[in-house]
Amino acid sequence: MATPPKRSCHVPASPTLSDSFWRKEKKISIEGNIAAGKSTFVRVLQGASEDWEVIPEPIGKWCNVQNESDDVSKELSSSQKSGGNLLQMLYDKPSRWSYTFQSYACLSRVRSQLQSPSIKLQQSEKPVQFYERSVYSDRYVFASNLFECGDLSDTEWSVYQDWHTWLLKQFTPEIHLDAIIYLRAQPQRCMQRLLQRGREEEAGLPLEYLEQLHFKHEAWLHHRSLRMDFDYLNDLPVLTLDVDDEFKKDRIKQEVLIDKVRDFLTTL
Ligand SMILES: Nc1ncnc2c1ncn2[C@@H]1O[C@H](COP(=O)(O)OP(=O)(O)OP(=O)(O)O)[C@@H](O)[C@H]1O
Ligand SMILES: Nc1nc(=O)c2ncn([C@H]3C[C@H](O)[C@@H](CO)O3)c2[nH]1
Repeated sequence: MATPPKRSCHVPASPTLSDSFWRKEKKISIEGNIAAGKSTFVRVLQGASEDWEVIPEPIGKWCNVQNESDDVSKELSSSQKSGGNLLQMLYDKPSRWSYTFQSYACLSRVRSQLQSPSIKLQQSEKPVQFYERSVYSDRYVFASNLFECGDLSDTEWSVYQDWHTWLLKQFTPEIHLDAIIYLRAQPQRCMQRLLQRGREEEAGLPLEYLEQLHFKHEAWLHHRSLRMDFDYLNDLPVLTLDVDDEFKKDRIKQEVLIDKVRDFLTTL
């Protein structure tokens, strides 16, 4: 008996947007270690062009998980609705919360990677959406590191990888990136910035954790030696920007970085 054709489960991000918009729009992920300066850098990008839109990392959702969708929750007060601070729970007890955190982080990233562009971007000639991290760093940097540290069990890591591959394949090509910008900073520099920023949840993070994440970013984006389940990622263009230097208050250094991004975009 002939095998019936596979039914496509994918849902277009926005059926009302024209094909030509999706063809010309570029999706770029900004990757880098904790406190390397991604949010700072995307703020600079946001102000640099009308054609550029930034999708921030949904950290607010992780620090204040909400029970919004079930019927019972309508009757609850806002404190009862709170599902807690998952980032804090992860850092306090990684062996208990890593799987939950990675599942939720990935779900919220899929949602933001599928987000429709603003009206302004839809009218742009050269639209670009920049994402703060991606569903790929979720797996190949963070989850993979937690598995190597023993905070995800063999079973949790297998289950995570199985649904991650399956889920992302349902959203091909909408979720595909066109390129990555890697903000490269030494772990010691990231630690210095992390301490200076003073986010409460991160207070006890050791330098060793930042070193492990640095090693993962380097293998993925510098040496390009990671084996990945998504073939297209192996050939994805990567722009590496050294961000060890102070650029936050230096307009000239910011312009240099923006020019590098503009040049990179012309090659895509
Ligand atoms: N180039 C820079 N020079 C000096 N300070 C910087 C620079 N980049 C970022 N900072 C400072 O370092 C701290 C961390 O930066 P930021 O929040 O942008 O990091 P991030 O990469 O977005 O962090 P996370 O991984 O947690 O999302 C902030 O206090 C920021 O002001
Ligand atoms: N475990 C883990 N998996 C992720 O996918 C992930 N993405 C971000 N983070 C942590 C880093 C910062 O503390 C904080 C803000 O970036 O959240 C993550 N942690």
